Amino acid sequence: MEIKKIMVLGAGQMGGGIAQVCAQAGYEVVLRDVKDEFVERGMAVITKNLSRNVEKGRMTEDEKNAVLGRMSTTLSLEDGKDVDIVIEAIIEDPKIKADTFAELDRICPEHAILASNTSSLPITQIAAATKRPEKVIGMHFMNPVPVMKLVEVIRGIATSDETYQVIDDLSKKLNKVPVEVNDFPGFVSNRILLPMINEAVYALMEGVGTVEGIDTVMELGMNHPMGPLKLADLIGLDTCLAIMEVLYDGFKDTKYRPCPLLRKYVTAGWLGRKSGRGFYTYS
Ligand SMILES: CC(=O)CC(=O)SCCNC(=O)CCNC(=O)[C@H](O)C(C)(C)COP(=O)(O)OP(=O)(O)OC[C@H]1O[C@@H](n2cnc3c(N)ncnc32)[C@H](O)[C@@H]1OP(=O)(O)O
Ligand SMILES: NC(=O)C1=CN([C@@H]2O[C@H](COP(=O)(O)OP(=O)(O)OC[C@H]3O[C@@H](n4cnc5c(N)ncnc54)[C@H](O)[C@@H]3O)[C@@H](O)[C@H]2O)C=CC1
Repeated sequence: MEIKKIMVLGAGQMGGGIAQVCAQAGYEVVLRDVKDEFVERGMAVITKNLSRNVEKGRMTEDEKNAVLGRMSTTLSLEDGKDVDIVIEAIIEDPKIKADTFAELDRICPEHAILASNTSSLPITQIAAATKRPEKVIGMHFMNPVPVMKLVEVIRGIATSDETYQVIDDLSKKLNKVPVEVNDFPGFVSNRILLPMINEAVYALMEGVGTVEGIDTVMELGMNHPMGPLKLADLIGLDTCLAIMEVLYDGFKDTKYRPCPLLRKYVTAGWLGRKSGRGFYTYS
């Protein structure tokens, strides 16, 4: 299948990064969010990232402009009518994702593949909202997208081999390394990462260490590039909580119970970097 045009849904931290790497790889990209200010914010971050590449000599000004020239923005899902692939990166809410996939199924051409960047929601369940479950797949990028090499490619129960191959090839064209995984709660990445982050929040809640102390232990003691609380702030505490809920519901095992302090921060609107405050404060 020849891919020309890709629609990316959600111009937040993941959608913006995904749109950027797709346009850098030469694809025509349409980026959709629900409000003008959100698409504008997404495009501003992309433009800043590309300008840094120019400053660092990794790209010319002309190349930057060509990348931006391949991108357009929209508020309308109907603009999915002529795309080959959709990569969905909207908020981690099963109902909103299911409704969006049902709409995409109605709008997009028959050959189009519908991929989700969900962190943890079952691909099989998202696919069931469509009449083309064989063309629905998980394409899970890591944050920050322009930097991180991994794409976890998740097969739902009905995902076809052909769909898998197209997404595996696309990931490589985006200069990423795809890894195939099956559709189980949290896949591989977040089944392992999020319990560690959740445990760090428990350690904080129980007074075992301070925010800085816990992060320093993991940075200097385990050579993690970022401590777990700093990483939680990068991911977004709402997303971290949503993933823990999926693990807890999916396995019905108390070892995955979300830490009450994590829930308290989310209830307070302290979502990490994106809201200006999480375990740390950001200006
Ligand atoms: C929740 C999920 O479903 C799955 C997930 O994504 S889990 C999260 C996975 N991600 C991680 O674990 C990230 C862990 N952290 C890291 O790897 C590193 O701290 C980091 C790459 C984020 C930053 O690296 P660093 O060396 O500490 O800082 P810094 O020197 O500022 O950045 C390194 C490079 O990354 C770039 N970078 C950092 N953040 C960036 C961003 N948000 N967007 C684009 N580029 C970014 C910087 O510009 C810099 O590029 P140059 O080499 O051109 O200068
Ligand atoms: N934050 C992270 O580290 C990672 C997140 N993910 C997943 O990526 C998805 C997005 O996460 P983030 O970018 O972090 O969230 P974010 O909160 O930064 O961005 C979400 C964006 O989606 C938009 N949106 C909401 N409903 C929409 C709709 N119906 N149509 C189009 N846009 C809509 C919001 O306005 C917002 O701009 C989630 O599914 C999340 O689980 C995956 C990998 C890593």
